[in-house]
Amino acid sequence: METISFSAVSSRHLSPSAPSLPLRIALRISRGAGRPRLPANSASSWTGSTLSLGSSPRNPFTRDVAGWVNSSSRNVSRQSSFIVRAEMFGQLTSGLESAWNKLRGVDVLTKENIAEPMRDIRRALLEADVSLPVVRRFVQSVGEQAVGVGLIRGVRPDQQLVKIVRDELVQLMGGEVSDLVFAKSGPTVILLAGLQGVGKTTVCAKLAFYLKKLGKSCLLVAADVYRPAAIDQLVILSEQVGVPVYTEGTDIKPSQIAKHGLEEAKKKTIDVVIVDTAGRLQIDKTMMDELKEVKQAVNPVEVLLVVDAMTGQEAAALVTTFNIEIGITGAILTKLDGDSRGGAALSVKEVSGKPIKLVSRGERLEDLEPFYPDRMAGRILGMGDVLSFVEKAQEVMQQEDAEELQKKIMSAKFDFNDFLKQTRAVAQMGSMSRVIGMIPGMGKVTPAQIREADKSLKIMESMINVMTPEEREKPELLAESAARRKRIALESGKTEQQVSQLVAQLFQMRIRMKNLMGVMEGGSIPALSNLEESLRAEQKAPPGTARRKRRSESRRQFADSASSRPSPRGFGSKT
Ligand SMILES: Nc1nc2c(ncn2[C@@H]2O[C@H](COP(=O)(O)OP(=O)(O)OP(=O)(O)O)[C@@H](O)[C@H]2O)c(=O)[nH]1
Repeated sequence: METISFSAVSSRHLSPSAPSLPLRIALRISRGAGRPRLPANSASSWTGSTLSLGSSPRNPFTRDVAGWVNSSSRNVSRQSSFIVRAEMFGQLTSGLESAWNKLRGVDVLTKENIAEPMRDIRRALLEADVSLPVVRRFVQSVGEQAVGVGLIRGVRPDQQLVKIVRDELVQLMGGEVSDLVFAKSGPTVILLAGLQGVGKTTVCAKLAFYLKKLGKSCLLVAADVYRPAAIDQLVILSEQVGVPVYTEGTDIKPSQIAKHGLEEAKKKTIDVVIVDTAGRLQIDKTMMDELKEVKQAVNPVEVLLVVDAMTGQEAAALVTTFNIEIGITGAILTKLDGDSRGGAALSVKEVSGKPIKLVSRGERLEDLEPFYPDRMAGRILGMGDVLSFVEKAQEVMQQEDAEELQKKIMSAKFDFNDFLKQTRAVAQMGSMSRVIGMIPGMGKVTPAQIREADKSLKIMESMINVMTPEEREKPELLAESAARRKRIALESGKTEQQVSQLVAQLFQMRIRMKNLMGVMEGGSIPALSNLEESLRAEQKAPPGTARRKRRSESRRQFADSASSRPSPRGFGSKT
């Protein structure tokens, strides 16, 4: 009988040092698994297609990520307290967090047990300066959904409430991103309006910078004739962006300047004309009339009201008034980097019916970006993209699967079907690169490493696909038979060595997973650090050493898992 040597195993493809990503997810969402308390200085590394997360005491960001990945996901509040806190709308974030905290340990959402969390949500929104009618509608809708839907499999009640709140926040902010509209032919005119000091003039330049990156040529038009400094400011900013500016001084009507500017743009076949208009301390009839005139003169595709996020629900009221008076297409929210509490972002669409199209988060030219309601909701909840990662994980790895997998690992019965399930779970979540991209702090993983991991998964899948059901369930059959391995190599178009690697890999994974599960159940720090140390030592050890060690581990594994059957032959033996 043929034997497989463990030295053939390449740890480059699938590191035995830690369970693969879906398994970690499975461990997290499995009710039985306790949260391992990682030592604060445990290592963080990327090895082949698996992630080994740890943290550095100097880097709170990676520490938070490690905390999240290793958390047992008992409740969302505990996860979120591990995760890097969103700076923006911090008060709102922690206000909402107290709502999830109150649901710790409940089995199902009821009218009674959500009453207090709903009060917390209401309070958090009001404190964030969201308008009262909006808060009322929001709380009512969340409350109805929370008790109206059954519990989703694999999702805890507190997580479910987070999801409902998040979806509702996204809807509140308009749902989809609202793109800028461009004219089908001729220059697109964008008219900017707004009160004094909200950031209109700087938005003109930022918008030109943004559009330039999209490949559009721009012309700025200085139609603020009341503040001569505004014209100078626009000229300086246009030079910084590298776009032309049209000025005619202050002795001519803004509507005329705008009209002449548009003619100039047509002559020069410029794509977008951005018109800066005068602001006032408050809304007055002269301003509105003037804006109407400019609008009539240049027939803009977009009329955008620039509003200061720090004015809270007042911003929403302004958008409403400007829309009624002159008809606008959307808003640009500025100073989101400031001490804004979130009221403006959350109220504008609901109150005025007009979307926020762009947001500005700083004074630099590059600080203007489209407004993404879903990302904003994620930030408000303080979970960033982690929330969508958890959702995807839950979609693909149901609670039963996780528990089933755990049982199999503990009884060392993890087979090729489980292996394949994990591989497919990764594929279902999108490519490895997308999954990793969702985890904050994983930026240091290089695209080459990601490509390598994706490739390895595909290779493994093709070999498992040609195995018989029996072979998948009993990897021992392959370990013991060179003929079977040869057939699989032939049918999958891979080499015999690759098949041998895969088989050996599976046995290694059994050992590693069992060890790790033991650590997670016991939550023992020394055990985990020992394990990590031994894994690191093994990776550094010369090939012969590792081979001998793995061989003896494998023998032990076989003895553990198959006490009722004859002692295994072939796998590491010399029969
Ligand atoms: N921190 C921060 N500052 C901003 C932002 N947008 C604009 N500002 C600052 O706000 C101040 C006013 O900006 P302007 O562009 O002059 O405002 P304006 O609306 O054109 O003002 P008027 O011409 O007087 O109507 C400037 O100091 C800008 O740098 C932002 O998103 N974040």
